[in-house]
Amino acid sequence: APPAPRDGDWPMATLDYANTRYSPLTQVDARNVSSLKVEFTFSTGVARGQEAAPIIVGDTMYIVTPFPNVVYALDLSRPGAPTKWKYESRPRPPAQGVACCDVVNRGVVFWEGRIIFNTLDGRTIALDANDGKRLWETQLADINIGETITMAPMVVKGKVLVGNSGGEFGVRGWLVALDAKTGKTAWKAWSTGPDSDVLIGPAFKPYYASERGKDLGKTTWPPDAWKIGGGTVWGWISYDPKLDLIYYGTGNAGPWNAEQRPGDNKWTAGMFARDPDDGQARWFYQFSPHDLFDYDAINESVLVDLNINGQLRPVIVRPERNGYLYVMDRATGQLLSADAFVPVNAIDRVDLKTGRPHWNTEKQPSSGKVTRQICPAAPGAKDWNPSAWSPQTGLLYVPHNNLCMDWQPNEVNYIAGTPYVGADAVYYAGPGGNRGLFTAWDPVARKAAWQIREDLPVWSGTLTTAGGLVFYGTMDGWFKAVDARSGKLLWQFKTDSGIIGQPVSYRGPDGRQYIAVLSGIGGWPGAVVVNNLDTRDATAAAGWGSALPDLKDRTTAGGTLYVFSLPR
Ligand SMILES: O=C(O)c1cc(C(=O)O)c2c(n1)C(=O)C(=O)c1cc(C(=O)O)[nH]c1-2
Repeated sequence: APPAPRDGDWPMATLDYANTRYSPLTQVDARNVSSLKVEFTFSTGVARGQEAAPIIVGDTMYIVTPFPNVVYALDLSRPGAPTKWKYESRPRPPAQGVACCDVVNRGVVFWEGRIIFNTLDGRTIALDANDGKRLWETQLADINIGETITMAPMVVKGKVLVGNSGGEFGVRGWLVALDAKTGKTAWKAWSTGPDSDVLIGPAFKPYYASERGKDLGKTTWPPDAWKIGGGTVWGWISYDPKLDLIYYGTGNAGPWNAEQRPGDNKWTAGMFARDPDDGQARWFYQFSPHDLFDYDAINESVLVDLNINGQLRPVIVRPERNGYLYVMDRATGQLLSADAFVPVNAIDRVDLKTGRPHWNTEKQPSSGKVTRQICPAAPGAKDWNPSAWSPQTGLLYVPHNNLCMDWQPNEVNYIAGTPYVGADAVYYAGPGGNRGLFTAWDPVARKAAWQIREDLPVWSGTLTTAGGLVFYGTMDGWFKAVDARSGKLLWQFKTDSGIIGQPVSYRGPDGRQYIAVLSGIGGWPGAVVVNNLDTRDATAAAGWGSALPDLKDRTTAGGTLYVFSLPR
């Protein structure tokens, strides 16, 4: 059974299986949001990137810290929300050395009285939500070959879905389903390799011809390159109960130097639809075949039904790292539209007949040569930080980047457990000079309804509410509420550090609406702050030095939960 939370709970990072992040609560609205005040705060005790969504079920809020992945249960029924219990998962310290992009964790999930989460050193743990006692623990990833886990698990039909990280370490991606009651593995689907490993069988019917054929996870690679080819599964999962399909994306092909892996490099940088019971693939679509620029395809798939050319269709709306916003039929994987939502020159266009993107030959990288002004940059038009969908406005609210880059591939050798990257990159602001954007996208009209220019890349998640509001944060610590229809700024509050977390809303035990967000700079761009990198090196943090020379002056490390409400 689905978690069946109360209306007003927030039981998983995505809120719901459709990944809407749309709170039905209406107490806080456009007229009164300007009087929002801090109700309470809580220090996570860890001054690293805070990416987790606070999870709320009944009287309790659950949060997980970055490494060392401590889970806190806060009692919302008492003033100041004191700690009810805490669980120290004690991940092995060397895990920090093989995490590509800070030591982050994107959240726990609540399922039938359990709190389930992943640790940086590759374990999935289930706790009793009442007392924090451990129920089971399963070791999944191996830090010795560069695997970590940062994603928030999702539970579908009693199975915990967990994927690995490590695409920059020559890891081979996978998604695992664990029995939520016992922690035992039910199935494992690799992202590369022979069909039997990828769980491709007779039910696999991709829409486009280039995704059909035997063992493409092997034959679209040089011999053995698929074994170290990336395609990690560190982002978001969706589930459609009617079609009974899960959807998730695969990370970039490795190494970044694409000359070392001629071919489409399946099944990286694309998305799978699978049967949650046995993991068998139903379809796949590759957003960035033969990925040239670290265009992981792990972003959120938002499941909505839209009226397209007079027909109500079950679609996926998906703002992709490669700069295109895709609308796809989620039953078949057919593309309905694909439009650039930032200035893009790496890919000229997406052919809706073949499904193939046309890589711009002028931006074709080659070893030892610098190719300049490639848009979007490797962190993409949009990274992992999730959008929100409002059924009231029919708009997708997308927090994202406006970055271009210079890129030079270099030959790289694989040594297990060490970085396997093979390109030097330098990022900088795209056209207009602003590094960030917040876009309200209309997927039917296929254009932006409104857009906010932000100086810094927008690396926080998004919340939208039935009160007609949209919330997001900035890397210099502002937490903002804007009007869902116009984008007009209605309220903002300066937190103690940069915000890269996921805002949520819930109804407290007292019946009032609350808005919660974790503040604490970090993640990939924030590494320049939390690791105190010298930004005179343009390639610091794999290219962020040049893009964020000012970030250390504009924010400092932190780790604080903020909870807001209207005055009593
Ligand atoms: O390929 C991978 O396995 C992998 C993992 C992660 C991660 O686990 O955080 C990131 C990325 N790639 C990545 O490409 C990326 O841009 C990124 C940003 C962040 C972050 O937390 O800010 N993580 C990751």
